[in-house]
Amino acid sequence: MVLSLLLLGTLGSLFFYLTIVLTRRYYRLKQNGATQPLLHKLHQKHGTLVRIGPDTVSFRDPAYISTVFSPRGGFIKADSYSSLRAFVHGRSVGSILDLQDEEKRKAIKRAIGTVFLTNELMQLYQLDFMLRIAFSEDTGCLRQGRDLVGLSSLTYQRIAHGYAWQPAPSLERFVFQNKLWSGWLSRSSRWAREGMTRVETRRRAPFVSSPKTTGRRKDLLEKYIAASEKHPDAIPPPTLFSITNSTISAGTDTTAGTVTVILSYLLRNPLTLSKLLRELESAGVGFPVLYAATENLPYLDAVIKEALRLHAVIGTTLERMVPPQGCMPGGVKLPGGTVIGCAPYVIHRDQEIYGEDIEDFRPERWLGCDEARKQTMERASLAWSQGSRICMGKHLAELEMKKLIPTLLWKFDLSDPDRRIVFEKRLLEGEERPILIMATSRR
Ligand code: HEM
Repeated sequence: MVLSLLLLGTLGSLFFYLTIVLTRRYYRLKQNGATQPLLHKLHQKHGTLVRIGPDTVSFRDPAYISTVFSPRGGFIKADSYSSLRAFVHGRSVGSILDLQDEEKRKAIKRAIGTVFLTNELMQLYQLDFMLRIAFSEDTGCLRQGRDLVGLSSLTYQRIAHGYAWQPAPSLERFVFQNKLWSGWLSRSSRWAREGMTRVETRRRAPFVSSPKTTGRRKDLLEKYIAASEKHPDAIPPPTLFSITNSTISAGTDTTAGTVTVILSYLLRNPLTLSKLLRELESAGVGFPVLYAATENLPYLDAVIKEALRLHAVIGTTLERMVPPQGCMPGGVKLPGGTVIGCAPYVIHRDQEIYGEDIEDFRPERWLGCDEARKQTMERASLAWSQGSRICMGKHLAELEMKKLIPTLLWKFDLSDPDRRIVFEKRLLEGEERPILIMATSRR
């Protein structure tokens, strides 16, 4: 009896899931692979509020961003984030990104302390790659030209899984995070197993700082383990396994993708490229590039902001749950429990905020405008999200980009007529994304 019920439940779930996936595929295909442009069109047609699910609303009102994303507004992360969770020993475990419980998230943040602060990472930065920063591993992926540790594909699978199931979080939990079968099998997701292996290996062979480093320099894994030992309530072992790998997931494709996007825009906009090169030259930026020299360069800042406006890394809607007392975006009463979200793709293309030429890559829009307009644009930007759930790695990512971009421009000639960009349609974002840029080495 129990078995037949289980079987029936599983078949029902599969059927339901297939329906959702096929419907999403249909709309993606209809929109030439893109869900976000479709949402953008819906907003253009119906205004600032569009109902996109039985209890889900997408908004495009910049004035409402501070309400929904405010640390004190009570809008917790929506259930849809739960499809990003890891499964450890048969238990569903949140990382940081998907945690709904604000107190737990704050406790983790307090426990890992200054791990993501630029100052802490300045010395570590020269190690260059996330794997080195996180695990002190010199895997040589770049030299070999492939992902030798498989983390990149694992990250892609995790995000693809999260996006695909975002509209049906309860179903996802029922199928993939169900204690009935997964708990009984004491299963752990591949994602969590990777984290466990890293933690266990490190415990067997504790971290030894290299002869070149000072004694206090530690990698992220070392800091996570120490934080977990010191604050076992905030970071119990399953959470430790989960956040270990999610650091790589949050920090790799995001920054790498943004740098590639920036380079491709520079290639296609020679005027922007020459302005940037002039700025770098007059700031005396040489090689190796020092962060101190590039930290406050207005044009470089504007180039990064403009690239993130057009290609925000998060290709989906940032969803939050309306608190019990309800809310009134644009005068419409939404009851507590409704999912309300704003998509970076949509808000970043609002002509009233960013001007009529929203599809053009024009870093100048961030410069030379009056302060009030600049603030409106900044407040509408969701590239790093806002409020208490703002990207924890923002400073690290900015630091990386502000060293890497000038370095690449110093090493390679992007104005070469033989330059090439290869684009690939990324299903996750539903957008074309540059994946390969070829330029001539000049040094
Ligand atoms: C260009 C690079 C990056 C961009 C554009 C970016 C963007 C974002 C955005 C939009 C969010 C919020 C997502 C949401 O609420 O759904 C986020 C969260 C997060 N990011 Fe980043 N990110 C970048 C790089 C990094 C790096 C390098 C790290 C760490 C090594 C990192 C760690 C995190 C973490 C831990 C969160 C979750 C914060 C929380 O929920 O409290 N990110 N990021």
